[in-house]
Amino acid sequence: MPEQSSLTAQLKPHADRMRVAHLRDLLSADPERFERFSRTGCGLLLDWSKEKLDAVAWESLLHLARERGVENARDAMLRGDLINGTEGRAVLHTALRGGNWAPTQALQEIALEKTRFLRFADDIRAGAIAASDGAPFEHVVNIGIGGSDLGPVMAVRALAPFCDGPSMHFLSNVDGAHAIDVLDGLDPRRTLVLVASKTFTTLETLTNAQTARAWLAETLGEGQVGQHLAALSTNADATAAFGIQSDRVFGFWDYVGGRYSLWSAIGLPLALAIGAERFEAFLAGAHAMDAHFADAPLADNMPVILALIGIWRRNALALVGHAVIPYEERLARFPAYLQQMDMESNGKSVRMDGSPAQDATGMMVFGEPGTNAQHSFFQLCHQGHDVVALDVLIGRRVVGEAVSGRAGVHHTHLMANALAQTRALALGRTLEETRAEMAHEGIALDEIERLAPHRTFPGDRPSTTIVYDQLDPETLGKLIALYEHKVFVESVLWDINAFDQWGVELGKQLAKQITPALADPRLAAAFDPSTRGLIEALLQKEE
Ligand SMILES: O=P(O)(O)OC[C@H]1O[C@](O)(CO)[C@@H](O)[C@@H]1O
Repeated sequence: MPEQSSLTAQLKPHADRMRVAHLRDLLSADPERFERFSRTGCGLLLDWSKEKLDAVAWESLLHLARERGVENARDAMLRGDLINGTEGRAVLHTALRGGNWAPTQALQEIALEKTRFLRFADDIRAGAIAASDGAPFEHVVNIGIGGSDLGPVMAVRALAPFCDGPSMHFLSNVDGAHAIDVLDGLDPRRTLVLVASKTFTTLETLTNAQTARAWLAETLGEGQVGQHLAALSTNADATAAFGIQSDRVFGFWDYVGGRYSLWSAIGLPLALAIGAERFEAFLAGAHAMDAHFADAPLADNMPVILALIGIWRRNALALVGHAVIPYEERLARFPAYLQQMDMESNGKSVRMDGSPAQDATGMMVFGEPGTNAQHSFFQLCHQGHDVVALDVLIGRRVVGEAVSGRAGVHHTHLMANALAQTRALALGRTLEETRAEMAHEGIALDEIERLAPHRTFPGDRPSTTIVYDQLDPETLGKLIALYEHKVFVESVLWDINAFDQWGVELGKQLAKQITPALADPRLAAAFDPSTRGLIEALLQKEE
């Protein structure tokens, strides 16, 4: 069978047509554009009317999704087929939040383990499981990295108004400064340490876990340490070897990828912070999005729509930058969380069969909350050489906003700024408009001529806006699941495996080879001249 042409080739006629169309004109030519390019579902509004495409281009994207088997791939994932081909694994993070698509055995083991870790969370919160001196725990330190850190960090911050359990602390970096900064000032007698690692082999986590263990033992004595430790892992042998009692080990399975594991025992820090009931609401939110993803027709299916926008940006417009801007301070770590989810999943260049990918894949995901981002990298977004596509997230309300009786004041500014930025990015301001505005301000003609080019905005820069009601556990679950499925659908269209991460292995291997050379510099002779030179520079004694 002849090979299908690439997405890029199939989209080219539409890309060519759109290249000469300015977003300003697309918006002014079609009063129905918002209705045409927005959908509500699952309590969210998705508006892509400021993406640089037209109805014909959109139809062709939907056609690609149908033609390339997005629905079959989705069903295969949900029912637990071994879609992670390079690791021979199923992908069942959706089963962690309910649903009856998955194999019964998986659903049963998930339910049992969830009961265990949620009971543990509530017992700690209630003081029924106490510290070695019998008093309640006041602090929890979660030690993990990547998928065993970013999700809990992000979610605990996002749901701050719902956090009424022990205070949460997160230790991830192997940099000893992180351990010092997190542990210093905490009382080991009041602190529970969670060691979170799917594999329980990760250098950073094991190094920090040993340090935290020693820190506990110094004050509590070796015999009491066990009561201050728990582990979240799929590797029961390694947690036992580390000395963690089996009733304090909360497991999950190889069908849960690290960056998709927040819904499993890896979510224990969140459950400790907000309690089992709210954690269930978080799972229910994600499940609602799963059900929408499973059932909604492609044209109304929000994760599919978001993925098609991603394909359009990457393969039709050849964009590389993808900024995620939550206008919600509590989502400050959401961009970093998505960064791993998206870039570790779709940062691949070979197809499922090992042949080179036909299309450019993956985008550089970054972001900060608005309005702060406006005062840092938005200059480049508005006037820089390269176009960055934006996802803007904003709630209708902020949970608990009432600072000194000024409820609503902050939020009105927040909403106005979010809308102003995407409007400015799309419409821009022409040279003529700039000149006219400067003249109106009474600026002298020669100054206008000198400064107008600097004050002109090209516009034509795409964005998608996601509106939710308020950032509660259910909404957070929906937002995360929305992006998880978006990333998956993109991977289906690119024919890459979103669920492995071989690209992180080489650096880990080389670090193991370099470590001995930092103790014995003679071993550096084996390395390239650059690495050798840097080893010598790092080992230099202070002048
Ligand atoms: O949970 P673990 O096994 O310690 O792994 C941590 C992280 O390391 C990675 O394997 C990449 O380095 C991620 O995929 C994972 O989330």
